[in-house]
Order: sequence, then C-alpha cells, then structure tokens
Amino acid sequence: MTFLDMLRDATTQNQSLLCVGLDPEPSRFPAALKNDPRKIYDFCAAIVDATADLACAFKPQIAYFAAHGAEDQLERLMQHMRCNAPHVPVILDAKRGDIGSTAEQYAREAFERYGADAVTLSPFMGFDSVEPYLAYHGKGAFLLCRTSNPGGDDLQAQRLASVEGQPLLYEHVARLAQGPWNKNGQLGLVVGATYPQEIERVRAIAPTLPLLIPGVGAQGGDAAATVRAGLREGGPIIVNSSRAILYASSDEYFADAARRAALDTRAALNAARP
Ligand SMILES: O=C(O)c1cc(=O)[nH]c(=O)n1[C@@H]1O[C@H](COP(=O)(O)O)[C@@H](O)[C@H]1O
Repeated sequence: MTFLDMLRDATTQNQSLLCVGLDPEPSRFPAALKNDPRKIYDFCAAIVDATADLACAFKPQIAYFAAHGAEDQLERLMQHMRCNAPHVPVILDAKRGDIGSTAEQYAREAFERYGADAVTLSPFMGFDSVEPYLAYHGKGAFLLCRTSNPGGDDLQAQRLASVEGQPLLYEHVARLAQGPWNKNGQLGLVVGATYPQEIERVRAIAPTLPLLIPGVGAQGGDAAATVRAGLREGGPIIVNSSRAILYASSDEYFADAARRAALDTRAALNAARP
C-alpha cells in the first residue's frame, strides 16, 4: 500500500485531517517520567494509543530522539505504530538534504531502518538530493516549501530573477514538485499554517500534491483558514499539531488530555471542510 493510499484511508476511517506530531521533550513529561530520556518510548506510545483513532498521520521528529541517543526508542515506537495503528501512516520528520550518495543513506535510514511511510526533506540541494528517496516506490517525500517559522521568509520569499515569470523561491519549489521533480507521484510540500495566504498560493500552483501543514496549536496558526486554503483544489492536506496535544496536561492523565486536545483540533479542522 502506498503512502497516499494509507493517507486516504486513514483520513476517511478516522474522519481526520489531523497529524499528531511526536516531539518528545523529557523536561515536559509528567512527574513519573519527567527528565528521563529512557521514558521517551513510553510517553510517545501512550500518546499514539490515545489518538490512533483520531489521526490521519503521525509525525515523529527525529531530533527529539537523536538528541538523547534514543534512536532505539524511535525504532520501537515505529514498530509500535505499525502494530497498534497500522492504518495510520507515519511521516518521519527528518528534514534531510544532501548529495545523492549521502541521501541514499538517509533514505535507507528513513525507509529501511525506521520503516517510515514518508519523510520530510529540504529541497535546497536540488533534485539529485531528492531522487534517492523516490527510488522507494510508494513512499512519500515532503519538500520544505513555505515553512511556518518567521525566518522562512529570509530565503523562501526571495524572488528568482533568473527564472521565467520571476516566482518567489517557495513558488518555484512548488512548481518543481508539482511538475518535473514528481517523477513517480511521491512528492508533497510543507507549508506553514501560520501563512494561510501562502497555503492558498501553493495550492494554486500545486493543486494535487499532498500538503503537510504544521503550525496550528503552539505556533498559533488558524485551523479554519488553513483548511479552507489547503482544500480548495482537492489535493489532500495533513495538518500537524505537536506540543498542544503532547503537553495538553502535565499530570498522570496526560494521555487522556492529549486525546481531548486531538478531538478538539480534529473537530475544528473538520468544521472548516468544504
Ligand atoms: O516539517 C515540519 O514538520 C515542520 C515544518 C515547518 O515549517 N514548521 C514546523 O513547525 N515543522 C515541524 O512541525 C512541528 C510543529 O510542532 P508544534 O509547533 O509543537 O505543533 C515540529 O516538529 C516542527 O519541527
């Protein structure tokens, strides 16, 4: 089953546009797990179990595991998601980007070591840095396009004088992803919920691509505006929230609180669907 098939099925089955982001930070764990990096798996598995019927995707951020030397716990978590939430695709948020020979190793890490269904990538080094991921047929690859952070404008909103029609850099990324780079139909784009107008612009350039849209919740993006902009052409959207769900409560009932936060976010997203 391809990433896109899984996404379509999970979106329908769970009636959800919500991606639950797994950004485990031990200093924010409840008392019994707090400040213990060996508990990353336990914390994330509890969140997965509490939200598996509410999410269209899960998105573990690899830095939160690697920073603690907890890659083995990420492996276990991937296995846990495959067993306990087999209908929900997993996007490994790695934001990789490197020359082809190194990209081959990163692709192997994402798809063979961790068994991810999709990965996030920086397109900055060009097509040969993306191509090794596309050799894994059916897997998804989301290119950073117009990111949610304020500094995204520093480069992404620069005008490319050398390209016909003089698009902004992020518009050019969207065109490449919708067109010549999307050889096997595996590409998607990352666009921040904090910039609904840019989501609309990207959607106009890339009407059919899946959009991964982080930035609702802790970053303050508008859920309704995000959905309206993202769904206007029919391509799928995946709206990520991490901290607002993971740390909805810091007491022992954190997983129940995460579930309630996921229910609320899912409802807010669904209310704006056309
Ligand atoms: O690629 C991403 O996932 C990403 C792109 C982007 O433009 N902005 C962004 O916040 N993210 C990630 O999405 C998550 C957002 O987390 P919260 O702000 O806690 O919901 C983090 O894991 C970020 O690394």
